[in-house]
Amino acid sequence: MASQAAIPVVVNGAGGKMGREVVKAVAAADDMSLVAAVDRSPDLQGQDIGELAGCGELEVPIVNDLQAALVLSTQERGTPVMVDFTHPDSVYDNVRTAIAYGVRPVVGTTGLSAEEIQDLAEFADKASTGAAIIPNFSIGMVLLQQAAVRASQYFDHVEILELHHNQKADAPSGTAIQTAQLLAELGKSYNPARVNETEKMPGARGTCTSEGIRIHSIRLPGLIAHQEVIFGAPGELYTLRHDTSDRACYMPGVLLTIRKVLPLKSLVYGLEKLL
Ligand SMILES: NC(=O)C1=CN([C@@H]2O[C@H](COP(=O)(O)OP(=O)(O)OC[C@H]3O[C@@H](n4cnc5c(N)ncnc54)[C@H](OP(=O)(O)O)[C@@H]3O)[C@@H](O)[C@H]2O)C=CC1
Ligand SMILES: O=C(O)C1=N[C@H](C(=O)O)C[C@H](O)C1
Repeated sequence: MASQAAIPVVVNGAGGKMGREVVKAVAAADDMSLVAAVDRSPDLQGQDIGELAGCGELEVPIVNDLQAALVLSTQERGTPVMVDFTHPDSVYDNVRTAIAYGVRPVVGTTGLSAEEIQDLAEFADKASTGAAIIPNFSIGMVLLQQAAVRASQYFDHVEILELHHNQKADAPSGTAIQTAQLLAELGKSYNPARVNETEKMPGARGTCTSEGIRIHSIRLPGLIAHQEVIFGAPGELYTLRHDTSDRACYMPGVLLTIRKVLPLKSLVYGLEKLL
C-alpha cells in the first residue's frame, strides 16, 4: 500500500509569537511537512524559519508573498493547509486567497466580524473547501466554555473578564466573543437591570452584547491570555477561570485542526466542533 503523503503546511505570520510555535509543532509532526513560512515583517525576510523558531535549520526561508507560497504548496502531493496567525487587518483576505487556491485555511487570527465569518463560510461552501476558524485552540478553554454553557442554564447574571498581553490588537478577545455567543445560544437574556445605572466614565461597565452579557478587557505586560466567566446569584458566585502560561498549550489543538480540516467541505467555527 502506498504511504500517506505528509500534509503540506504553509504558516502565515510564521515569524510572530504564535507562528513560531506552529512552525516548531509542524516540524515535529511526522505526518506534516512545512513547505513555506510567510511573514510581512521586513526584518525577517530570507531568514530560515527553523533557526528563528529555535528548532534548528529547516531550509525554509521566510518570504512575504502569500500567493507564491500557496501555489508552491499545491504542487506537493497532499492537500495543503494554510495556518494563519497574522493580524485582524489581513486575515479575511488571507482566507479568501487560500480558498481560491484550493488550500484549506486553519485560522487562529482573531478580529473577524460576524459578517466576515458568514461571508467566508459562504465562499468555502461554494468552493466545497474545508476551512476552520478557531478563536481558541486550547482544550482547557473548550472545557471552560462547556462548563459556562451548563451554568448558564441556572444563572441569569454573568460577566466575562478577559486579560491579555498588551501587544494584542483586538478587543474584546475572539475567545470572549465566542464564549458570549455560546451563552447566547440558550436564547435567554442576562443581567436584568436592578437600578438605573449611569457610567460616569464611558466604558466603565465594559461592552455589552444584545443578550446583556458584559465583557471587560484588560491589557498588561506580564499577561499572556486569561479568561474568567463569573456567574452571580443571591448569596453565591460561581467563577470559571482559564490561564495560559505558554503558547505551546495551543499546539495540540492546531495539529488536530490541520488533520481534521482536510476532509471537510465547508467552514467550521470553534474547536469544540472538531473534538
Ligand atoms: N486562536 C488561538 O488560539 C490564538 C489566537 N491568537 C491570535 O493570533 C493572532 C496573532 O497573534 P500573535 O502571534 O500573538 O501576534 P504577533 O504579532 O506576534 O505575530 C503576527 C505575525 O504576523 C505578521 N503579519 C501580520 N500581518 C501579516 C500579513 N498580512 N501577512 C504576513 N504576515 C503578517 C506580523 O508581522 P508584523 O509584526 O510586521 O506586523 C507578525 O510577525 C492574533 O489575532 C491573536 O489574537 C493568538 C493566540 C492564540
Ligand atoms: O492574542 C492572543 O494572545 C490571544 N488571542 C485569542 C483571542 O483573541 O481570544 C486567543 C487567546 O486568548 C490568545
